[in-house]
Amino acid sequence: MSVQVLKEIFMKSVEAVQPRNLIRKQVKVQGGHLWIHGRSYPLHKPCYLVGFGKAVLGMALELEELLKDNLKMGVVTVPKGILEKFEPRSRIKFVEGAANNIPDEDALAGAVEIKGLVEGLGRDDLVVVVMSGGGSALLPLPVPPITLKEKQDLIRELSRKGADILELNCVRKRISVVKGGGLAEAAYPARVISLVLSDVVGDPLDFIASGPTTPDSDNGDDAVAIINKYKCYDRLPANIKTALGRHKSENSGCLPAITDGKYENVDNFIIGNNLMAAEAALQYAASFGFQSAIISTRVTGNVRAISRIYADLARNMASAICNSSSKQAVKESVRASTADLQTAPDFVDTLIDFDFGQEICLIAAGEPTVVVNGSGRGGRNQQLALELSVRLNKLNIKSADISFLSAGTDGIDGPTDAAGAIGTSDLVNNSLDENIKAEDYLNNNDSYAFYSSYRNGDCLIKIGHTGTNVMDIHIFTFDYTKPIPLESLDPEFTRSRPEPTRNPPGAHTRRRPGIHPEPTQNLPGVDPSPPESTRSRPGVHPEPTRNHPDSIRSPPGADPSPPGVDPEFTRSQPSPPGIHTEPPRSPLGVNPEPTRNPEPTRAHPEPIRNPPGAQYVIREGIRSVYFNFPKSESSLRNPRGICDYYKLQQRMLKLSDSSFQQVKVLSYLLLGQVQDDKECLRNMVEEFGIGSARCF
Ligand SMILES: Nc1ncnc2c1ncn2[C@@H]1O[C@H](COP(=O)(O)OP(=O)(O)OP(=O)(O)O)[C@@H](O)[C@H]1O
Ligand SMILES: O=C(O)[C@H](O)CO
Repeated sequence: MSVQVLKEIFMKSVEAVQPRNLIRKQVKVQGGHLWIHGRSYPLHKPCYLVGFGKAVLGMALELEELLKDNLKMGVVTVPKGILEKFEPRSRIKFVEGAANNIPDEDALAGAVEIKGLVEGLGRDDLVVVVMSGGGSALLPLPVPPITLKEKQDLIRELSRKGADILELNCVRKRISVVKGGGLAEAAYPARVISLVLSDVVGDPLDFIASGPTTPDSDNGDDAVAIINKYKCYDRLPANIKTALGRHKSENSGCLPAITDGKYENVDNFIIGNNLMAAEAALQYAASFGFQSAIISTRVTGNVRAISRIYADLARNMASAICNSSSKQAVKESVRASTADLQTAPDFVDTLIDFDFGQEICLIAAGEPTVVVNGSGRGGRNQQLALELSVRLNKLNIKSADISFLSAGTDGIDGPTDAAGAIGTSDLVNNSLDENIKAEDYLNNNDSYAFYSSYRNGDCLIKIGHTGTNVMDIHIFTFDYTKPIPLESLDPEFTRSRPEPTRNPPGAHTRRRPGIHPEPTQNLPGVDPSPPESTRSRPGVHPEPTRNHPDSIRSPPGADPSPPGVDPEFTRSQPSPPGIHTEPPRSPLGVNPEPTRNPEPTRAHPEPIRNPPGAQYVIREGIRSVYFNFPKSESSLRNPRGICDYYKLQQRMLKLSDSSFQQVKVLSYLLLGQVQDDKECLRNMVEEFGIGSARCF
């Protein structure tokens, strides 16, 4: 699977939760009122805006545009480095802080300003609060006399020991002035409207950014239990122990008492979450022709456990394709092994209905954790991609191309400059060719260093801050349709093919694609002699995928061609356009029967005809790829059409990036002045030094 396609699917999910779009769709200013989800708030005097989080810059700017002069002033804390990229011109004061998601003095200064702004407002004032993931680090205000460093150390230690976000924020709320409802209390009696982009599984308002505008229900016991669980209590500074021991409702001089009345003036709205991102990825994958489904949007737990579950899923799917009679058993195993993922209701049934001989794309979303014992650099996404690759390698499912992208929608994975990484079933072996031992890096939590070297960093996803944050997205592509060698266009070979069959020797591809002739060690029950298949060509989506209201979707009327491809072109070509990855039917229109003996009979003089319409064949290793160009020049004049056409080719042909370059160059040449200059074509191919191309 091309790295590019996975990255594109991921980018679609990020795009779907861009804060500006979310605000534009859900918030309106009309008739002197601010409207949100059908509720209206009078704007009889200019309002205030405060915010904190990785995704609030876009939210704040969009609100400023909507509110115009109805906005008096604002203070918003954003991650360090983000302003350089977006360069906002605004009357809102943006404070950058919390590099690498660690609270710092700058974020602290921002938090003090935010608290100062909302304190002292009156009953007829309106404060709009925008918050998102990363808000906890960007709104640090430790309960005095706890120092920022003391708080930081505790949270960092809990995080390194594997505490999840609910646990971390439970503790944060107890030692912060503004978290756990503190901000709403400070703003009382002003009207507070909170617009929240959720980065916590299940969208619990009191945990997102540590819930500054929702009451904290913990009386302190939970926080202490969590600190004990990770064996951090004994070494805690006295300041923290004292704050933890104090009930929040006790007047500490800075922690406001919780009285329900103070929350009557507060309305919280979730304006975006990871389901929106996962659905966008799903739709885009379906538009590429993948059978697609959402596994879960509630993935939590340790990366090690998650990678085991995902590897089991791959193993079960491989068993299903190799032994179709065991679907029921496979269904039960998938159900049992994915139970901890809190799968979407129809996931297992839908998956089992898929044609495993066609490409499948599965999407998951959530936020696993990593126990960091090593001294390396990485993040949970890179760790997961690497760990799963190691597991897939051990499974040794040779007939499958499995790729897996794991990335944070905020664009930043742990203390690195990457959003995540891509793992594959052949990564371990490929990396050994580069003298890189994946397992060593994995064990040292050094996934970033691994991915930076492997393939010159091609499998790292580096996109910088995205301006949004709805946790992590996982995208699997399973392709059990791995092409098997085609020799039919070898000139020697074509000359000597026996006439009676008229079939290219590659006709054995009509056996069920992707099946390894021998059962792999770790796949019990795999039938070594795979069944015959009448399936359609790999990668072409034959039937619509089933629709499920919240989890399983293929877009209505989804076209297997990607958006932007000239419809005229796609209609006028066999599907996929202009591409043959398997031998075509014989020129006489006879559907070739499987050829058991691929050895050509050299004595026979009759050549096999070339695939109808094929102009070129590209050799990639032992594989031949038939290839031609769209007839309609108009489709190629449209830059978007060209771009999508190439992407489709790369995916359909399963070309390596370098061969894909070759295809591109050939196409440009064809379109340019040298259409008939075959020597030039050959030179180009030689220059690329990969396989060979042949003009028919
Ligand atoms: N070397 C490492 N290898 C793997 N994971 C690591 C490493 N160092 C830190 N991590 C993990 O990175 C995670 C922190 O990542 P990050 O800073 O992106 O936080 P986040 O949870 O996404 O932030 P927020 O929830 O506030 O948006 C923790 O789960 C931590 O265990
Ligand atoms: O900031 C935080 O607390 C986390 O990102 C969860 O919202």
